[in-house]
Amino acid sequence: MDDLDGTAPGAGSEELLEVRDLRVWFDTPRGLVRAVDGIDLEVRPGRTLGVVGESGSGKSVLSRAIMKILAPSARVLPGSEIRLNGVDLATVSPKTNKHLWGVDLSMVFQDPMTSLTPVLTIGKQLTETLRYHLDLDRAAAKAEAIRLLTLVGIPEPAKRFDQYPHNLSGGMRQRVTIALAISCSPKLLIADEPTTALDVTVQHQILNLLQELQQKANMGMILITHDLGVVAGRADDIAVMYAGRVVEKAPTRQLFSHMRHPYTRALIDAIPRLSHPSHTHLASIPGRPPMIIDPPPGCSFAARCPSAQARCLEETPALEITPDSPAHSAACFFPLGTPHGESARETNLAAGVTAAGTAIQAKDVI
Ligand SMILES: Nc1ncnc2c1ncn2[C@@H]1O[C@H](COP(=O)(O)OP(=O)(O)OP(=O)(O)O)[C@@H](O)[C@H]1O
Repeated sequence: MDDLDGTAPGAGSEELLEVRDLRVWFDTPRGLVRAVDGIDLEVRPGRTLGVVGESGSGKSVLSRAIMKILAPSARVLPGSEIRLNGVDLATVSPKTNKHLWGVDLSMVFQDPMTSLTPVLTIGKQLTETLRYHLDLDRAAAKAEAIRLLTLVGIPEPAKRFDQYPHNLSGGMRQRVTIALAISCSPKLLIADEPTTALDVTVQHQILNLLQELQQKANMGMILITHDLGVVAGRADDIAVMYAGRVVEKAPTRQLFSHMRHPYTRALIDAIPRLSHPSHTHLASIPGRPPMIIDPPPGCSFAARCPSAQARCLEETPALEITPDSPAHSAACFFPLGTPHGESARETNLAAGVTAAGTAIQAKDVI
């Protein structure tokens, strides 16, 4: 974790991953889906970037674009850049790409069965990957597979080596997929909602394991979640996504202490806290995410925003560096903590509206 100004292990070193103006659109019978619509991100070695947003905000499309495993119907628009260690992934040959996958870049999916083959033993799956990428002989690959299973906390690894995925619990299966994902020491690991399918205790264990492995290996990591609470104590930096865009990006502590975007504040208010009595209702975000098919002009959060003004319905705010720090940016015309942002919020609250008005809600929300 970093200091307030964002200085931490990895800070100051070269970017491992740089995403610039990434746009991924889908042509569908219902219209054009702008799933990712102009995203800029960076991850440094040894740092974890948390990517947070509600369902449909484009988190998975973003991670799939980085991994180059998008659905065939996806269109990556010209001008989009994804650079890993300075290499533009859009221009590498399919052969090089095959080698990047696993060795430079790796991913842990929500559902372990996405990465595991049900008809192959755990051992076979691990050793095949190790032999393909690292050119190990059979005995060395087996020894390395057992070492990896031990590293991710699988009890009786030699016995598990000969078992099939269905012989393991959900949590153990996710540990195996993590072993697979880190088997070739990737420089960047993307974990897309890696604990959604697991119960709460196991969720913590898996997240702790990922954090531990990331720190030991000085990997860059992108941890994707819809729950800001999950990344609060684990990510160095956080990017908040809304409707295919990043609306706020900052070192984690700064995001929590000086959030600028009203959507970030709403997400923070929705985190359960031990200090709140169990009967306390969590603040929920009124309204629903906007349609990303032919979206209306203006800020996509305007319909749900307690600070929204007429300008927010006409113009789209760009992600701009805040006065707090060069590492903190937000896309809002009336940012929290600024005199005009606070007065916009107070005017709306005094008028008894949680967004800019019911007319906006009816027009823009699905
Ligand atoms: N293959 C596809 N064809 C058309 N639209 C798609 C496709 N894949 C994703 N989308 C759309 O892109 C948008 C972003 O989807 P994405 O899966 O990235 O959201 P998400 O933030 O990961 O949501 P969740 O947390 O539910 O996984 C959604 O509106 C989704 O319907």
